[in-house]
Amino acid sequence: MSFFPKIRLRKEVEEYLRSAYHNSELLATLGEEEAEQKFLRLQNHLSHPPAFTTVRVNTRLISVENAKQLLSEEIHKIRRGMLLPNMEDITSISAVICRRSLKQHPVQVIVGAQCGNAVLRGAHVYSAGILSASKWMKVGDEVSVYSDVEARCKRGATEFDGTKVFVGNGISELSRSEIFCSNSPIKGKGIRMTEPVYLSPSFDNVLPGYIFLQGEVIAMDKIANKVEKVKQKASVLKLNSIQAFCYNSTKAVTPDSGDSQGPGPPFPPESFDRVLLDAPCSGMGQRPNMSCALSLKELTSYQPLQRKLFSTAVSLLKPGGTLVYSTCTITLSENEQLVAWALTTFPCLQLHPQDPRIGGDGLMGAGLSPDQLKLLQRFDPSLAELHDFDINDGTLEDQDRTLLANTDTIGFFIAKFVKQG
Ligand SMILES: C[S@@+](CC[C@H](N)C(=O)[O-])C[C@H]1O[C@@H](n2cnc3c(N)ncnc32)[C@H](O)[C@@H]1O
Repeated sequence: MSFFPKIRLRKEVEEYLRSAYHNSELLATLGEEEAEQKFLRLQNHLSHPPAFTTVRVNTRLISVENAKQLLSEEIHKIRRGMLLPNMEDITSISAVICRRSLKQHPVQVIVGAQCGNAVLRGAHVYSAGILSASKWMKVGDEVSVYSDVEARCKRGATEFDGTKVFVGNGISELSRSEIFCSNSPIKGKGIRMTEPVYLSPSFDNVLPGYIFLQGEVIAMDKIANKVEKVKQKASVLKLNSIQAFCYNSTKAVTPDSGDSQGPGPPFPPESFDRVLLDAPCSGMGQRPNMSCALSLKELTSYQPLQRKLFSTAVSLLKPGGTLVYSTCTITLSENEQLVAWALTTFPCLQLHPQDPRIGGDGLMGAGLSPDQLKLLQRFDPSLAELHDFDINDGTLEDQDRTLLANTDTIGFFIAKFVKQG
């Protein structure tokens, strides 16, 4: 069931994605109608948030069971929530699903689409995200918040008649004039969300040190800010073994196999046992995403960079080492086609099975064999039903909750290679 309009894409991007979902291999297996249905479902699912939020537990400091207990107490403080059974070091927290019957207030706030998406994942509204507020809005007002999915609303407008999607109710912490008529840019929370349409708990500052949202080791990133964050996080988590460097990873291999200059990059070839390439990508699997402004040129710009980074990763890997390539996108070109290219370009690489295997097979269309497709994990958000019931109302058995958590995810992709000795 679809509550929000399907993701809004530029025509050229929609056609590009559609053609990937109508590739000859898929059409031969599914037929025209089913292929189109699959593509439509995907567009619908992308504009909705996934059912669960998964966090990694720092098992050096706390067991998953204990973290779950503490988390459950924290969530109880915030709002009613439910936890899923554990895996080795992660646990998942469900979003309480779509409360479409919420009463809407006369005082309206319009926020940018990014901000609206964040609200659906548990965020409050920060003043920078507010585009428009009713004329009479004052501190303490109950307000209804809408997402400007078509990016049409003018900053400071008092009314907005364009397409807007209701994302929930909250209390204003700033008046309209404080937001739009201050001399200096105003920062901080603008609306405290009390009734978001999707109840996704936010984990900002919840159990710091014990749990964290995805990403365990990052060796290099070219953005200094990200590297700083990794260092801070590693220090909070007391993980002394993580070293983060601000570096262009396409240049991370020393030109000859001599010693490297110091502890940081560039590194000699074949000096890593394992490499995780969590590649920069078009991010088309992120959910919820009601409107995507990427042009086709931007969407297709990632493949060359991904190939460069992949080539570097292969050079850095020791024979017998493991290379994991991942993206958070749903395009064929950044996923299965990258894998097909890698297997042809680097005969030393073999695809390997992944454990745990939760996602579905790779998408047909890149010339990979059915056996190869089975070694990939594609998390395809359109595989789950969109649900209009409260996940915590007791009707779902544990196994159904687990199935939902494993399928109603953001769209992402994982391939695991081993370099032959
Ligand atoms: C999908 S994100 C990785 C996210 C990371 N795993 C985390 O949890 O924060 C891809 C990252 O690649 C970085 N990046 C893009 N081009 C790069 C390059 N040439 N060298 C190093 N990092 C690069 C981007 O700055 C971005 O942070």
